[in-house]
Amino acid sequence: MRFSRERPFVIVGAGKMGGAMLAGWLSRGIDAASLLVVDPNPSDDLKAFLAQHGIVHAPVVPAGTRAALVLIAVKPQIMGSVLPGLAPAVAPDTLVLSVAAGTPVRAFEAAFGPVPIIRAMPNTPAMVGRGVTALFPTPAVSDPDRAMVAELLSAVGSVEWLTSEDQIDLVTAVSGSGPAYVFLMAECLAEAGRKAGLPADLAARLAEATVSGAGELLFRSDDTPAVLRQNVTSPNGTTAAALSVLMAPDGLQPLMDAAVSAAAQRARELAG
Ligand SMILES: NC(=O)C1=CN([C@@H]2O[C@H](COP(=O)(O)OP(=O)(O)OC[C@H]3O[C@@H](n4cnc5c(N)ncnc54)[C@H](O)[C@@H]3O)[C@@H](O)[C@H]2O)C=CC1
Ligand SMILES: O=C(O)[C@@H]1CCC=N1
Repeated sequence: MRFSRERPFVIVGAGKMGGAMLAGWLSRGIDAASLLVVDPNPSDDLKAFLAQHGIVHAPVVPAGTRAALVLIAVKPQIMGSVLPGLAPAVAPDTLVLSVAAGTPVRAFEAAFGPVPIIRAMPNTPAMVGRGVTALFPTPAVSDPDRAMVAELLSAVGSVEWLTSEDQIDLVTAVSGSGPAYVFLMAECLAEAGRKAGLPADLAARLAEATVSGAGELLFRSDDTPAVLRQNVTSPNGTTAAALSVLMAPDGLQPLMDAAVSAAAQRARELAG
C-alpha cells in the first residue's frame, strides 16, 4: 500500500462499519503507523483497540494533514456537516472512498472538487475477512487507484465493480443490509424453537450453529444454494414440510422482495 505518516490513510468515522473494516485490515497486517482515525465520539472499545494497535486518532482532521486515501464512514444524515471539515486534507490526488448509503458522488464532488472518488458498499462480515464490497469509481479514478482499492478491499472479502451509480442502492439493499436479514433468520429460528418447546438457550445455540454452518457450507461448496437446499430435503420428509410453508406464494420470497425494495427506497431517500 502507498500510505505513510506523511500521506496517511484517514478513516473518518470508526463506528460499526468503519470499525469492522479497520479490524479486518489490521488483522491482515496493514501498517498501523500509516493510519489516522478521525472520530469525535469513539467508543471505549474503539479507544482501547486503537491504543492497543498504536493508531493515531483525533476528533477532527489535524491541520496540515494531506491524505493519500480518505475513507468516509459516517452516517449519511450528517454528511453535509462533515465534508467541509475534511476538505483541507483532500489534495487533488487524494482518493476519496465513501461507504455511506445514499450519499451520491455529486455530494463529494461539491465538497472536494474533481478528485477521484469511489463509492463503496461493504458489509460487516469484513470484520472477519468475509465481507463483500461493491465499488463504483468516477472517471477520475486512475487504474493504479482502482488496483489499490481492489487490493485493500480484497483483504477483507470479495470485490465487485459496478458500472452505474444507480446499482449502489440495490447493492445496499442486498448485501450492505443483507447480513441483518440473515441474523434475523437466526433470531426467528431460535424463537420458533423456543415457542415449540425447546429451552431458549438450546434453541439459540442450535439456530446460531445452523445459520453459521449453512453459511460456511455455502462458502466452501461449489453447489448453488438451491442444490444445497435440495440436499437437505428428503422426499416427503420434514424439510419438505417446512419448505412448503416458506416457499408458498405468500412465503419468504415476497417478504424478501418487499424488504429489498424498502431498503433500496430508503437508500434513494438518503440521497436527498
Ligand atoms: N453498519 C453497516 O452494516 C454498514 C454501514 N454502511 C455505511 O457506513 C456508514 C457508517 O455506518 P455505521 O458504521 O453503521 O454507523 P455508526 O454510527 O456505527 O458509526 C458512525 C461513526 O461516525 C462517527 N462520527 C460522528 N460524527 C463524526 C464526525 N464529524 N467526524 C468523524 N466521525 C464522526 C461516530 O462517532 C461513529 O463512530 C453509514 O454511512 C452507512 O450507510 C455501509 C455498509 C454497511
Ligand atoms: O442500515 C444502513 O443504512 C446501513 C447501510 C447498509 C447497512 N447498514
